[in-house]
Amino acid sequence: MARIVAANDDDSMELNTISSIHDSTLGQLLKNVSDVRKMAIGDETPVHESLNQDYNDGYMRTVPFVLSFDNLTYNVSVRPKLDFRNLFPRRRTEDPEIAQTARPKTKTLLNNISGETRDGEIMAVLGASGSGKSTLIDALANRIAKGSLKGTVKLNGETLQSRMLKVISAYVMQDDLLFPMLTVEETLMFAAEFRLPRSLPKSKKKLRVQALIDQLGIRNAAKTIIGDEGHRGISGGERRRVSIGIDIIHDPILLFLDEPTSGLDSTSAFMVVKVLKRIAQSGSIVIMSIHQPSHRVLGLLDRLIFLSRGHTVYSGSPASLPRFFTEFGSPIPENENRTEFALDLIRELEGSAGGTRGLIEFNKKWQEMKKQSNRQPPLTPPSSPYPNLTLKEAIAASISRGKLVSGGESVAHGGATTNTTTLAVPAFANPMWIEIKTLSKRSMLNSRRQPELFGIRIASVVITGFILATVFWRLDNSPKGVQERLGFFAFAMSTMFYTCADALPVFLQERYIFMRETAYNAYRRSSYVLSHAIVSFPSLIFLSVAFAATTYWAVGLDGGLTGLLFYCLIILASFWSGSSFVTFLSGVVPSVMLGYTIVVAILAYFLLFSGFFINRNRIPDYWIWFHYMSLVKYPYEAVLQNEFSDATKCFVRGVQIFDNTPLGELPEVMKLKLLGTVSKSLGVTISSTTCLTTGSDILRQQGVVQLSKWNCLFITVAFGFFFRILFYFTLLLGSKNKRR
Ligand SMILES: Nc1ncnc2c1ncn2[C@@H]1O[C@H](COP(=O)(O)OP(=O)(O)OP(=O)(O)O)[C@@H](O)[C@H]1O
Repeated sequence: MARIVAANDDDSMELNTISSIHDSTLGQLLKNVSDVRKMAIGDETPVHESLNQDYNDGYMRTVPFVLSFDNLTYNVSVRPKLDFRNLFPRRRTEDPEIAQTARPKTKTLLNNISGETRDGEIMAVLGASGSGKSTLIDALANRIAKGSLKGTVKLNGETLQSRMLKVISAYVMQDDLLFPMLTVEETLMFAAEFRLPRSLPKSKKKLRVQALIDQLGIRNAAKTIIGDEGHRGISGGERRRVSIGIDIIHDPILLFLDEPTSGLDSTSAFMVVKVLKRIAQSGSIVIMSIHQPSHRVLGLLDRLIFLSRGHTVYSGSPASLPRFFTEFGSPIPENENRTEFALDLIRELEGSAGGTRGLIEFNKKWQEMKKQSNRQPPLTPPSSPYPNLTLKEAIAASISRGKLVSGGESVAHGGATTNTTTLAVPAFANPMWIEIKTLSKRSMLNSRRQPELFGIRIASVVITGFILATVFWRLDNSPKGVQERLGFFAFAMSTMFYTCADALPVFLQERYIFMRETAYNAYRRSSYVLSHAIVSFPSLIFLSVAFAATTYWAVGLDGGLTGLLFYCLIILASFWSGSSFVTFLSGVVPSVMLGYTIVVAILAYFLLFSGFFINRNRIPDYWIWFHYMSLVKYPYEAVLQNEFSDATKCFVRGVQIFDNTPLGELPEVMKLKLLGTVSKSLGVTISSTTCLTTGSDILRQQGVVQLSKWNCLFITVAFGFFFRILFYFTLLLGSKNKRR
């Protein structure tokens, strides 16, 4: 029976017994937790020394991790304000004031920040708004592009490779990005399916989720949906804990959190930090930013870094704060919240003439003094049960003891002996097909819970079909009927594309969930693209059949059953390419409104150049490329061929009066006049005429001669695939998730 050591005696979040998974890596993880010593709050012992003590006491049974960072400096160049005077180069060089404004300025967001922390601890970054808290967390979590950040971040003295960091760490964003229609339990279960390896049986994944629900203290909300503005769901504090749960399901070694308590009441904030404390105690390093911790929250923190405009103004334990400020000359009054006092003082200094320079300098001296008084022992002490472990080996040993569940599979193959293990932590916990399956399942479940969305979509297609059916009711084969048929096809085919615009918000709403999940390798981007296509396809079939059924017979289209089948296929292909095109756009545009504007404009151009309004040979040469790019062109030509491919069918009848002038080429009014005149002058009634315009003549007149209908269908389908591939590349390039 395993029980996680509670941070406090009054801990109400009793942890479930998980004896059934005791034999697994997970069971070991939780077993190890009970062995981890709770560090005394306010212990000023440096990281290296506390490690020594752990080993010497024989107390530390988990593999130790030390994260250290040195001289982190991050500059950004701030673009100068737009000043029309800068446009004149001569003035710019002559006038020093203008020259000053024209030059790009460099802003230092982090200035030589150093520190270290170890597993079992929570390190909190504090400071006023804009002091650089999030930036420091980003720097530590490798969310700043390589060339831009100076300084080093090391784990156990070794620089972390980006690929490795992705596997062993998690980053919890400030916003709770969750699927609103899934319950807490389902949300965590999907996270388990993404992050835990296939080799772990489903029953054990379920146990992990249940243990996590208890660990997070959200048992009462387990069956409740997450909710959003339109649907009542769990509370803000519970959401926060679910967000954290998603990212710790695989039990990362490093956990970064950007203001996990922001927007929460003090009780919820305390609960969240208590959860984090437990995670740390299970052998993780927790680093988070926080605005103003309450007294109780402060009691759970081990190390603090106070920032002021990118500089460190205090680095140490909460317990040392009073001594630090007393020695600085601003003692903290009794009964005053230590961090509140410190933050107020920093703010006051920031507003004063000298700024925080004095405090920054004092902190440097203080750090020096601390270093001198605690001579640093080597990182891995000789008495360590894991002597000379490389970082990879330390991680492997940690995994074999239950941490980092997603890596367990490979390490199990490699053997758990820490000296010989060669770590091959896979970048992703699961093969691609599992990811696609899980993503599709989640997406379908979410859609099933919102049937109104599909209902609205099918209703809009059926209503459009119905309106078209009544307007173009039973068209005949007269020349007028031919004209109307052309109009119907052009309108119907472009409508297909317009109704696809509703695919736009799908990805835009999910984008940040996708970015959060892929940033730390929950699944591959390609899996997301494939599952997106797979999930959307069945609904496209429904829509195609509904539209074809409402219009085919009502309009009186030709071709019998095979004609109907092809009509259905080309509508489906149009929906496919249209939704792919819109999906691609959703990966490029930043907002739904802008997306709709672009979709409407581009589809209008597609229609303009489709060949309906203007024949291909009348389109200017410099626009002809747009004709071939037009998504409407191919389905339009395909349905025309489907309709007018019968060369024996006659659409215009008449008599040929003159040898060289077929009546069919004359305007309709002229034809009727001529026929009337001829029949009058002959004194006979013309009862039988020859066929002057067949279906193939119409196709020729419309310029539909280059491609067969099957080729048009093929190109339409291919366009769909092309845009899905483009969508993949936009995801690849657009979701790097790193600051420059
Ligand atoms: N790309 C950038 N260009 C210029 N300034 C930037 C850029 N990114 C961030 N900053 C500035 O850097 C400072 C630190 O930002 P950061 O988000 O780290 O602050 P913070 O302490 O987390 O603030 P908050 O508590 O409000 O979230 C802010 O003044 C911000 O405006």
